[in-house]
Amino acid sequence: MLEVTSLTCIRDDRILFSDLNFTVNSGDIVQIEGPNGAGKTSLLRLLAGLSRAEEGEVRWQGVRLQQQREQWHRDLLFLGHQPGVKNVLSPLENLTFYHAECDDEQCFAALEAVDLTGFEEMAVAQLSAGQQRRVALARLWLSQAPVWILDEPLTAIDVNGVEKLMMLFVQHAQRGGMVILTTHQPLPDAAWPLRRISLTAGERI
Ligand SMILES: Nc1ncnc2c1ncn2[C@@H]1O[C@H](COP(=O)(O)OP(=O)(O)OP(=O)(O)O)[C@@H](O)[C@H]1O
Repeated sequence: MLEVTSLTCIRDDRILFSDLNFTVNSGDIVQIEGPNGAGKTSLLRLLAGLSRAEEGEVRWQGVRLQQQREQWHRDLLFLGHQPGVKNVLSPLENLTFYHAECDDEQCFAALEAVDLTGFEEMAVAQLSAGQQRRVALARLWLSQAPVWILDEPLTAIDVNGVEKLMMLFVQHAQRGGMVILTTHQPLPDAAWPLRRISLTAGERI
């Protein structure tokens, strides 16, 4: 269980959110929603342990993130706003870099799942924006981490790609994983309840 207690985030003299409380359980798919600048990315970064809150805390399995960094990094897959892949490497080399535990066959299968068959060995820099995003998303097919925190994973992804991803999120939830994501796109109906957490525009202090 991921537990958020009394979380307050202030950026640039603005309270983005304060006294935020929620829990994310095994099997949950949670969408963080809100207008541009509401603090969605800031919240995801706090949940991932990449930044510190002004007040409040985030606990994973009852323990504060700061007290179990190694375990948390094993249990978390965080995909940020940018594709986060290495441009000079190929899709295959990127997956091998991030998932040394996986063999070539598994990496090829993950690239096939995101429709990158035929592009496996081309430099990422030469791929389209959506294809670059797909290289990052292929990591979801290889990851054993129970917690996926995904900042706008659907950006630049076409309709078929979005449906495939939703199916993968549902499978992950069915296996007991959890998915926390942001997106400005309306999500297609998935055969799984989607929870929404709304952030509103913050106030200036
Ligand atoms: N490190 C920082 N220093 C100063 N201001 C910051 C920092 N990080 C975020 N902000 C500000 O906090 C606000 C919220 O940013 P954030 O990226 O969390 O919003 P968002 O809801 O993800 O927006 P979008 O929908 O546009 O992606 C913005 O006004 C941003 O300028």
